[in-house]
Amino acid sequence: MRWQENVEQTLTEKKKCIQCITEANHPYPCRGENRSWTVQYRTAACGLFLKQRSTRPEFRPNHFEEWDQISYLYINDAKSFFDVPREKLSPKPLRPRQDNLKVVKGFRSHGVHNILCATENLLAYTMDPTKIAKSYLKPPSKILKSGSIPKLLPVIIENKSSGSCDVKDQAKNAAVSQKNTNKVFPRRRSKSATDLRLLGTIKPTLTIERTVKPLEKSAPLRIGQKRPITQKNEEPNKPKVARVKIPDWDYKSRFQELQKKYHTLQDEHKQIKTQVSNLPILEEEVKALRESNKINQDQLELLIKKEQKLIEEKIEVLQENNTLKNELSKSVKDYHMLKNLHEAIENENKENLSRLKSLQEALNASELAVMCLKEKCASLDFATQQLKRDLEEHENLRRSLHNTIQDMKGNIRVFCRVRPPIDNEEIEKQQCSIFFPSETTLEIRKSRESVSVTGGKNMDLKQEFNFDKVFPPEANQTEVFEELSQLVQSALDGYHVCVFAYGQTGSGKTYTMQGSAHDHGMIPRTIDLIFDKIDKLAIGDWTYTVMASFLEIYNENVKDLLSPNSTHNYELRYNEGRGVTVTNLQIVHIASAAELKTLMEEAHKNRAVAATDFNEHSSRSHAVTKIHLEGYHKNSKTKYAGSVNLVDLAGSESAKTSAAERLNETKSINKSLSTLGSVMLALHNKDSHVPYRNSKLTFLLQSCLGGNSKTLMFVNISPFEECFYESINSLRFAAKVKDIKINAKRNKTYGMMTPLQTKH
Ligand SMILES: Nc1ncnc2c1ncn2[C@@H]1O[C@H](COP(=O)(O)OP(=O)(O)OP(=O)(O)O)[C@@H](O)[C@H]1O
Repeated sequence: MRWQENVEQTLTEKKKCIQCITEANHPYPCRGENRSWTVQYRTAACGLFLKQRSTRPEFRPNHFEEWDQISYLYINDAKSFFDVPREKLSPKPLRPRQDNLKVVKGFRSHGVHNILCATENLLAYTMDPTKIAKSYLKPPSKILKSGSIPKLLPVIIENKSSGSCDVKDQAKNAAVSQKNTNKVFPRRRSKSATDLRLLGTIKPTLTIERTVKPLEKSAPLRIGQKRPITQKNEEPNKPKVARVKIPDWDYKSRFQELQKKYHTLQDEHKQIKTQVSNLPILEEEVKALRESNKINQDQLELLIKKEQKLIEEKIEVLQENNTLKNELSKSVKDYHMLKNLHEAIENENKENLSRLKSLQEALNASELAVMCLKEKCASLDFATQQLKRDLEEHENLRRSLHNTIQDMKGNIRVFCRVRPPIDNEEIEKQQCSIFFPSETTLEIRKSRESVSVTGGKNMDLKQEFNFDKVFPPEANQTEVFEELSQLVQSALDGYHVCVFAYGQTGSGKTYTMQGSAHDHGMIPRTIDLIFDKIDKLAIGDWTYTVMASFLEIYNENVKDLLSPNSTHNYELRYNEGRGVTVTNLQIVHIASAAELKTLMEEAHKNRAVAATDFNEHSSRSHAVTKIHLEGYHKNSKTKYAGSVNLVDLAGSESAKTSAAERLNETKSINKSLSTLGSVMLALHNKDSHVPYRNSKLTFLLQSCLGGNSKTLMFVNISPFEECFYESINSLRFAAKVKDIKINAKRNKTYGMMTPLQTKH
C-alpha cells in the first residue's frame, strides 16, 4: 500500500503547507491487472491530492469538491484512470459550473475518447467525451483522432518557497511554463491558489508543460531518426476527409486503395534511397560538423572561461566601484564639511579684517595720542626738572629757614612735663599745687599742711619756672611730639639732635620716651616721622641710609641692648669729626620703620629694670637709642649726615629712700646725673673745662650737650608732695640747662659709621 502511504504522507505535508511536488507511480489494482500511471499533482499549493484512484470510498473520484481545488492536472493514462469509477463519475457536481467548463484537449486512448477539460478554476479532468457532448458540451469537433494524442511529459510543478531547484532552473522553467501555460490554459488562477497566496503561506506555483511536437514533413531526417508515421488525413494543412469504410465485397476499391498505398510507399522508398545515397556525404558533413563542433566546444569552453574571468573581473570592478563610490561619497561629505569650514573661516577672517582695520585705526589714533602725550611728557619732564630745581632751591631755603628758626629757638631747649596721678595715686598721695600760667611757665607750690609738717621751716614754698614749653598732666603724646618733630627734620638736614628725659624716678621719663602700647612715645613717633620724611624727600631725589644702635649705661658700664649676653668690652672713643663712638657696638641697617620699632622693643626688654618706692618698673640705667641718618642728593651730589639720640635717663633717687641692695646702683645713677649737672653748669658758666669724661653718660653725650648738636631736654615732674623737693631740684637743673647757649653746625659730607652687623 505504498500509494496509500504516499497519500497519507501527502496529507501530512499538506498540513505543513510545504509540499511541492508529489509524484505517484504505483500499480493500480483495478480489474485485476497491474497498471501504472503517473499523476503529478500539487498538494500544498492547492490543498489537493488525488484520491480517485482507489476503490476505497474515501478515495472515490466523486469527491469532486476536492478536485475543485485542482489547478491543473495531467493524466497520462486517462482511460485506466476513469475505467473503474466511470459509472461513478457523475457529472452532477460539475453542473453548477458547466458554463465555465472548457475543453482543452481531447484524445483517444484504448478506443475510449477522453477529454481534458478545465473549469474556471482550472479544474482539469478527463472523462468520456460522448457523455460530455451529450450533456454539456458541443459535439467533439475538437477531439483529435486516435494517434494524435500528444505524449505528455512529466509536469514540473514548482514551488518557489521550496528552494528545491536552483535559481537558474527555476527561472528557465518559469519562463517555459508561463509560455506554455498561456498557450494552453486561461491565465486565470485558481481560486484556492489565490486564497493560499493571500494566506501567504505558499506562493502560487508554476506549471510547465512540455510536449514533444511531431516532426514536420519538410525537416530533414537525421541519422538514426525515424520518420514519424503520419496519416494523410492528420496533416494539418490538408482538409480532413471523412473516412469511408470500404465494404468487404468491394475488391476494386480495396485494390485501388492498396495501389495508392503501394505508389506512396514506392515514392517514399525512392526518397529514402536518395537520402541513403546522400548518406556518405551527410556522414562527412556530420564528421566535419562534429569536428567543428569540437572546435566550437573548445572555443566555447575558452569563451566560458573568459566569460567567467570577465564576470570575476566585473565583480571585482563592481566591488572596487562600490568602494570608490563609498570613498567618493565620503570625500564629498568631507569636501562639503571643509567647504563649510572654509566659509566659516573666511567669514571669521572678514570679521577679523574689519576688526583689525578698526584696531589699526584705533592704534593710529593711539599712536597720535601717544605722540601728543610724549610731547606733553617731554614738556612735563622739562617742567618737572624745573620744579625739581625750584624744589631743591625751596628745600634749601626751607632747611636754612627751619634751622634758623630752630637756632633762634635755642640749640638747647627744655620742655617740662608733669605726669598725672595714675591708679589710686590721686587718693593715696598728697599732690602739690602746680599751676601753668602760660605755655612756658610752671608754678609749683607746697600745701600749708605739709609746711606745718616741716616744722615751720623758712622755705620758699612757691617756685616759678620758665621753659621752652610746659606740658600739663593732661597733655598727650601727640602734643608733646609736635615740638620734637621739628628737630627730627633738623636731623634729616644734617644736624645731630639729642633728646633726653630727665627727672626723678617714677616721674614719667620712660613713658615720655617709649610711651605705652596704645599711646606711643617720642622714640617710636620719631622713627615713624623719619621714614615718612625720607619717603617725601625721595620725590626731590634725596636718598637716605638709616642705621641704629641701642645701648645702656648701667653702673658706669656700657652694654649693647641688642646683644645682652655679649662679653665684648664696650669702650667710648672720641673721634675728631665723628664725635664719640662705642667700640663693638652693633649698628644695624634699617629698611623700614617697623624693623626699627621691632629692634627698639627688643632693646627695651633687655634694659635693666627694678622696683623703687616710686616706680614698680624703674629703669635703673641710662638708655641711649641712636639713629644715624645719611642723606644723599644725586643731582647736587650733596650729602648730609645727621643723627637722633634719644636718651631715657635713669631716675634720680635719694640715697635715703633707696633700698640697701640698690644703693650702689643709685649712687652710680646719682653720680652720672650729678656729672650731667656739673657739665651743664660748666656749659652755662662757659667754663674752659667741661667735665664730660667724669661719667660715661656725659662723655657719650658730649657732642649733644656742648658740641655741634640741637638738644631737647624733657624734665619730668611727679605731681605729688612727697616728690616736691626732687621736683624743685629737677626744675632748677632744667632751668640752668635752658640758659646754656651752644652753636650747632650742619654736618656736611660727614662720614657714616660702618655697621658691625646688619639685621633685616
Ligand atoms: N603722662 C603720663 N600719663 C599717664 N601715665 C604716666 C605719664 N607719665 C608717667 N606715667 C606713668 O607713671 C608711671 C611711672 O612712669 P615712668 O616709668 O615713665 O617713670 P620713670 O621716670 O621712667 O621712672 P624710672 O626713672 O624709675 O624709670 C608709669 O606707670 C607710667 O605709665
